[in-house]
Amino acid sequence: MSRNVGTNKRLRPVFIDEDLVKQLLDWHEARHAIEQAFVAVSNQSREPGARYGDQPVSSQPARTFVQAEGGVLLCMPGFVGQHQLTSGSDERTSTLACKLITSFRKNASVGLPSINGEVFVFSSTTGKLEAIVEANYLTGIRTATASLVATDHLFLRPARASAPDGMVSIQLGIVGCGFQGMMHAVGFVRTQSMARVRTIRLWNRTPARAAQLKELLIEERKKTDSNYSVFVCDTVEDCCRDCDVIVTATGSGEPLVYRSFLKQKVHINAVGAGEYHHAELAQDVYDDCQVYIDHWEGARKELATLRSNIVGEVGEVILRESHPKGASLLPKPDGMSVFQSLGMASEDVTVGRLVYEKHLKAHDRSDRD
Ligand SMILES: NC(=O)C1=CN([C@@H]2O[C@H](COP(=O)(O)OP(=O)(O)OC[C@H]3O[C@@H](n4cnc5c(N)ncnc54)[C@H](OP(=O)(O)O)[C@@H]3O)[C@@H](O)[C@H]2O)C=CC1
Ligand SMILES: O=C([O-])C1=[NH+]CCC1
Repeated sequence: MSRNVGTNKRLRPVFIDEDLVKQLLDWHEARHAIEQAFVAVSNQSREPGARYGDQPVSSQPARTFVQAEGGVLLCMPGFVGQHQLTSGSDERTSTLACKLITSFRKNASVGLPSINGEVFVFSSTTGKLEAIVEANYLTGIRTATASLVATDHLFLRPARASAPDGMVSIQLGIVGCGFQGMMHAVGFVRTQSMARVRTIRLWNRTPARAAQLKELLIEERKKTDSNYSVFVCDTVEDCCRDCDVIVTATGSGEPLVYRSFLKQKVHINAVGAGEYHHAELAQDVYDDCQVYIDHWEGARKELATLRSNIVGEVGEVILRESHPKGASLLPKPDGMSVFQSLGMASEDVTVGRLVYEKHLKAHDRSDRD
């Protein structure tokens, strides 16, 4: 018997650090990866006979939480089968990965982000660990991109379809200007082919952070050749006023956004979480809106106490757009829609794989078995 039987003779996994992730990931490619994740999860949720053979599938249990003294560790394993790495490519790949991520809310006081983690990417044929990808920026871009994709499919596409020139412009409200609030604001201004951003209104509990984000968005305005205005608001009500699209990205355990602050037709991406994932929006918002989720498996556990009309998964909306059998799941034309973003492993799986493949390409080598 070979001396190597049962031993690991493979090269070490590649480590892709935060700086490299920033160089490798771009908003447009991330969007395709996130759409693949949404679609994979919803294709899998269908009855086996109703699944689309030309679309990816997934396996993704609800994540687990381990409570520590200062915060929480989340374990997020997932598999996405037969996903496309880039839009329009015939090439398919399958990815097995697991994100381990911690959320320690008081980290700012020691100069660290509150969310820290890694995505572990495994070979889906041998199960060997191929890459460890730092997942702070990755989590920022994938979460913001999930909101961009939800906003586009639920709100902007229908708006573009009914606009005489097919163009839409929006007033954007950002409630919470921490890392996620910043990534969402930057994401919207970097992807203005979906909708031109006319105005950005910012609110943060600590106003200095909103002022910092304003400065950054003014720099982005030059880089993206845009002409939006940016306002720092004293109250959440002022921030939400007249907004078409709102992002809530705070750790608040109390409602911040009430129905009376909002236009009749508005789309909200509710991203943050206090004790519950649906803490940021008041019950009168949930009484009057249609809620969309990223995945039922997680929602059954993490949104168990949410009292609202959950219409379905964003991935199912996307699947029905391209395979128009059955009723549309789109929001009512004059109603309010909420994307209740929990975050799911399949997003980290497809985005983690994208980063790893781009790293291999950039280094012109294959680290596979
Ligand atoms: N859905 C998803 O996929 C993901 C969700 N998240 C969630 O998004 C939220 C933001 O994360 P992130 O930006 O990384 O964290 P940061 O620590 O960078 O920012 C936290 C933000 O929340 C604000 N905040 C905290 N507590 C309150 C409160 N009681 N009332 C009002 N504002 C408050 C902070 O304000 P201040 O500056 O005053 O402290 C700050 O703006 C968290 O809840 C996190 O769990 C994160 C990753 C993925
Ligand atoms: O999906 C995710 O990565 C997270 N959701 C809440 C904290 C981190």
